[in-house]
Amino acid sequence: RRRKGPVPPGPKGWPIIGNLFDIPEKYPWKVFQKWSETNGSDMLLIRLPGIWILHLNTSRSIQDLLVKRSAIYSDRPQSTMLGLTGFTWPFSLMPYGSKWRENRRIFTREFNIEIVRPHALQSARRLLPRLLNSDINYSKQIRLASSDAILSAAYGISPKSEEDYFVGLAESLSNALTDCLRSPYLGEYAISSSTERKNSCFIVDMFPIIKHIPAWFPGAKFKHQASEWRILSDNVQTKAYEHVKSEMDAGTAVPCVATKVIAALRSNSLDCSESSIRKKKLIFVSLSKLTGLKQTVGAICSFILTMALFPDIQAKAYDSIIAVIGPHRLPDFSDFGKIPYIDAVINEVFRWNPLAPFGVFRSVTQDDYYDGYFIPKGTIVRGNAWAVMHDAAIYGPSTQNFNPERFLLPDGSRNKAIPDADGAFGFGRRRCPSQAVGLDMVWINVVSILATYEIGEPIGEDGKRLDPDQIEYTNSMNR
Ligand code: HEM
Repeated sequence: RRRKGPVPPGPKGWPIIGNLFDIPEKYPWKVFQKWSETNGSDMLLIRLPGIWILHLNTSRSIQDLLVKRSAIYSDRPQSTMLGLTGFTWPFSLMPYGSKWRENRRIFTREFNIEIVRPHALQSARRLLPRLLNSDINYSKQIRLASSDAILSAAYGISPKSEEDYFVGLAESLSNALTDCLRSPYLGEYAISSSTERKNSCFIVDMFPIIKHIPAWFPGAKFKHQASEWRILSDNVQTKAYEHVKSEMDAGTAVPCVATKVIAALRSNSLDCSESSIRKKKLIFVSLSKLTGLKQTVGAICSFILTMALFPDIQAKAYDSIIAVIGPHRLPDFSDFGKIPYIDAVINEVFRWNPLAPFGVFRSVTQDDYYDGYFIPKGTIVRGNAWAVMHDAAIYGPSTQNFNPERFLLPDGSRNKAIPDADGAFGFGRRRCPSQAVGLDMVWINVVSILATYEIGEPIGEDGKRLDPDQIEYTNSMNR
């Protein structure tokens, strides 16, 4: 790599291995923000063999690069292993360009809050009685509720249990992608200290040339894994589509995004470019990626954890709901936007511990300069959303504390001077296209659970009450 000027500051590192041993195992987003502050720069460069990862640790640098220069900061780095598995169809992983643009446009148009709200409401209602059973695994039930909302909105499929075929398919896909993308070569090294494959990656991502070796060759384990995932990839692309088509032929299909798109394809009312078989498939596979599932589940679980940790806030949140809906009915979307305390709690959940503190990996498509530093083409770039949302100049004092009141005025209405915790949804052209859908799903579950249950104290394995400082959040966009 030819340097055309000084590069952004970062730990000195070692010859060849660079900063391989400088990456902190826990909370790298906090550590990198501190190092940036110490260096007096908005940016921090981590160098690994063959790849540089640039961290943007302030709102200013994120706005200037990921937002204002998004024409060159919206690419996703590509992985050789991903190519071998066939997981190249989710537009969330596509390189920046016309194919990504068209997929994202169709996805945003078809998968909107009007479509999703009725399904989100029904899935939240179905969750409530399931939570009565004290033997159940709560986070699995929340996962089922979120799959229920997305699968029924997209395909009219309402899974009854975790054993449902389509829930299993979504779960297998999600786990396979997590494993496949868990590579420092994609900037994804900030993995839970408890996961097995932390900081590891497929050998083929380090040496792409070996993708040509035959499957029987010693060390070609990655090839067997890739063929297994290729079958999964094919199933995800075809099974839901075939299911909806046969339900429509039998006249039993539940109205959903898929029935609308298939009907439009059958009547030829989609514009020509969209109706080619290839693009028809893309519409479905974009939906079937279920990109937001883990994020939504993570947000609801994080909300439950905070309510358990802070019972006074939970009591206030309950009172704020009852003041609007009264004691005789369950909340629904007609109450959305009318309970500022709940909006503040949800904002604070996203702000306090964002689920993807570094967002999703990006890469820069041409050489660039910023603040006098040279940023070479191909550098992986990560916006530190955690740092932005812990900046006291934006969110007020004591940002390390969980305090929904920071979003409110003394009279309980929304304080417009404090921005929403939007950083949790990314920045620039690749920011989450489903922020409104995700917020709806989180909101309806939060108000439904609060209106009907009291969340008890968090008890650790030793039987003692857990304190907020004993709670450890893991990270990764793909967990
Ligand atoms: C409430 C929870 C959610 C959170 C916190 C969240 C967060 C994010 C973040 C941080 C990104 C990466 C943005 C970037 O590169 O800067 C992203 C991308 C994306 N999200 Fe979400 N998300 C949520 C819910 C959803 C839902 C419910 C869906 C759809 C079912 C969804 C679909 C997507 C897609 C398709 C992308 C990729 C966009 C692209 O590459 O152009 N998200 N999300």
